Amino acid sequence: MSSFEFNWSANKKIEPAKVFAKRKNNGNNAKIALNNAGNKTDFQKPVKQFKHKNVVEKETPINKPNVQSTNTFLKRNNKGHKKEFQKPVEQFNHKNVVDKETPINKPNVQSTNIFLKRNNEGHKKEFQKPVRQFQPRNIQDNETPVDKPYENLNILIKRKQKKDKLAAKNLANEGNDVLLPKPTTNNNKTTQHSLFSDRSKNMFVKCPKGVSVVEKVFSADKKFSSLNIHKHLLSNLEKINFSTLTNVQEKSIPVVLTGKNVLIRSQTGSGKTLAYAVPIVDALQSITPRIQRTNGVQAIVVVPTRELALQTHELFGKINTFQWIVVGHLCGGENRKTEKIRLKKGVHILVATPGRLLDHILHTTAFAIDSVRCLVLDEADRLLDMGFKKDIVKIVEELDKAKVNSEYNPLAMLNKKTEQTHVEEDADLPALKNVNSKSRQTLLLSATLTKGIAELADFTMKQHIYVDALDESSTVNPEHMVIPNTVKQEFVMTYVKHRLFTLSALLVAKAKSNSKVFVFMATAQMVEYHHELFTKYLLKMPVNRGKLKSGDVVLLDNMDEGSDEEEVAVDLNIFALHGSMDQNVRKEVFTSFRAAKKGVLLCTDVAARGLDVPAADCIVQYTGPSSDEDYLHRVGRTGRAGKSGSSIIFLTHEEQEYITRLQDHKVFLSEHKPDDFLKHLCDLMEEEDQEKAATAVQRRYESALNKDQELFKKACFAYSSWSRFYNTYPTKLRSIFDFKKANLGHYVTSFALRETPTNVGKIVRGQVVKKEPQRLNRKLATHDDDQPKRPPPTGGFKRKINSVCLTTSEFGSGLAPSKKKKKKSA
Ligand SMILES: Nc1ncnc2c1ncn2[C@@H]1O[C@H](COP(=O)(O)OP(=O)(O)OP(=O)(O)O)[C@@H](O)[C@H]1O
Repeated sequence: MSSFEFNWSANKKIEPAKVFAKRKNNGNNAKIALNNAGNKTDFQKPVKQFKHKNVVEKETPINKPNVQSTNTFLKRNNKGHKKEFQKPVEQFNHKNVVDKETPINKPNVQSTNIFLKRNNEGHKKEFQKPVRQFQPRNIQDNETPVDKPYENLNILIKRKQKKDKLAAKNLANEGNDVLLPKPTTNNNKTTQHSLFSDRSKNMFVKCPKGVSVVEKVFSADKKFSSLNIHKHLLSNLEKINFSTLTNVQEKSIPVVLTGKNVLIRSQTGSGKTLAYAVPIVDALQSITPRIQRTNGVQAIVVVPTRELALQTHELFGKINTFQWIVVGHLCGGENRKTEKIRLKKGVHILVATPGRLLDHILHTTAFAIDSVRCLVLDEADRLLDMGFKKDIVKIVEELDKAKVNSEYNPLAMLNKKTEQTHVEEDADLPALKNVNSKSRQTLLLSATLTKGIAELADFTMKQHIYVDALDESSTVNPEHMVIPNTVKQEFVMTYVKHRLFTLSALLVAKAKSNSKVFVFMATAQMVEYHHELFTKYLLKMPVNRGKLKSGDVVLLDNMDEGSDEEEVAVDLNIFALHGSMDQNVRKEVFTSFRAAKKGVLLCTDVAARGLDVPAADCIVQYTGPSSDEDYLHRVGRTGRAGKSGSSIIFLTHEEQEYITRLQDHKVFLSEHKPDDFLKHLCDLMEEEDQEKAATAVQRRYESALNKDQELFKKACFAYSSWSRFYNTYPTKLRSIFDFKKANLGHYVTSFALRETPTNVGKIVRGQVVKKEPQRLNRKLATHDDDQPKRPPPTGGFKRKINSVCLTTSEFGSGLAPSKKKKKKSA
């Protein structure tokens, strides 16, 4: 047997004789038909498997040498004669192709991809087999990989429509009577749901499960009566419903009463304020003879925010039944002169924010601090933020200096001669109980235990006792965040474009359940803008909103100015609180929100620390926290003193890594589906379809901005401040809240703006936006044609970004930085 025969039969398994028989019998691949001259002749059927892009479907007679044949070739038969062979079809089957063919004249040489064939002139020539064209993986054996003409059909149709529209417009411009195509209802439909087109985004959020660290608020039924405190103080505490000690109070008050330095850590809302307030009041009332105003400041309590200063001052006022003990407060934004007068008169317990306190220490001569025998640093972790460590360090240094000076002040020694004898007698008394004591007791309180706290403790207290409210059995790990277990912690994963109406829906839901809600936002500008937007356009709605529909979209923006009768649609009080507000307004807002039975407080982190609004039952973090501690403190505004509450953080898909990060701190969140909130928009908009209702709300906001230039400006500034905030995220969280990953176009939509991010930037900088305001999300704008376009702002908005606003700190003295050298005032 020749090698050729062997190869053929072994590899192809189709004998040439059989192929001939097949063709003769009009088998699969041959047929008899009339040729061009009208004679019956044998035709070769074009084999589909050979058809790729450029194959022309032409039937070729086999015996016509000058006509191309794709499927036959010459080869020696068993007897050694050259004969035409039918190529086994399977060879071209991409799956089973064996790239092996033996050229006729080179029987012993294997060629993988070349075969002989007659060319157009009838000569045998070597041809290249187009094997690779059959490569596409999923092509079926009998499939022809030709162009798919319908694939881009939609694009072509759209292009055609566009061209037609343009042509029609041109004709119309030339004065011809042409009907311009109107946006169809179908068009409306697509646009209406386009806000939800992202839903196809594959999203899988894994809710971590685990055991969080639990700290009990009330451990045992230990009462205040078990403490060795004055009976009047005790009865007063009971009168205001403080009879059982909280865990941290039970552990720390006895230690504080001994006069030692203490570092206290316990979770938010566990009653740390009373843990130092009760011992201070009790110590001061125990001094005999009674302390006078002239004795000066005995205790200073430093707190991070103005609201917290007011709140703490209020608590001292409540528990202090001893009329001769005077409590006062100093905080940024207040009238300095009034404060000076207050200090001059004499105060025993002074609650203050660090900036203003330092200001008075350095500049108010009437304010003597040499008598201070107790320093409390409440919310110490927050005090360390934003470089305020410097102020604290300076305050401590000044206090130390004042003590040393007083020791060497002969006049003071003379004045206090009689009392000094008294000191020797009561040398064992704790510092706070002894007016002439030269030592000072320092107390540090915090909900977290950070490295900074440890450093501050080392600096302010030479020796101290550490009190932790956790059970002795639980190991204290600084990495673990302890959050009251009565707070249900959730996240809501939203598409960026959905953020605004999801928040709106949440507020509507909370209004229905009579909740008291904190909504945390990144910047003061955001708070201002959302406050106005919601107050004007969410709480109030057009009376006939349900009927105002075109196609499937509720048209709230197409109403005539005169006819837009509105009604209160959501029964809710919305408050705004941030650091750039006037102090009087700020005070009023805080007091009103505390007193309100239900309501929403839109706020910056100014409200994140220490604020105690007992009925607050829900915390919303609309923008992520700047640090993990901020997360803890924000959540800590609810679930206070063992009460239950809930917290929801808004996260985008790009930010979902934050869930895992919290997990590392032993904080486990569960998911809250946005749909649970969105359904509330249906009632509000009188629209059955949730997506349509949400779209209608978004459109209401957008059109409001279109009409209301002031609000539009606020929106631009709010977006701009957000983008700066997001772009300068603290390093620790930057990989999660990553500006580079943020879709700014979508974020602009989440501020109800239809500008591009670049244009918003220009508007904020006061530059003229030359282009017609561009629609960011064309899909959203169904009312493009029937709505007057907003004229480009002429001259731009001249207001410059007030960077002072953005950096205004709660710790500051509240005074504008002055270049003049400050003189010491009397
Ligand atoms: N012994 C007590 N019995 C009942 N309620 C208490 C008791 N002690 C404090 N509370 C209440 O608990 C709430 C939280 O107290 P406080 O503000 O002192 O907590 P905190 O630990 O300082 O919180 P944060 O760390 O957030 O500042 C307040 O409403 C307070 O009235």
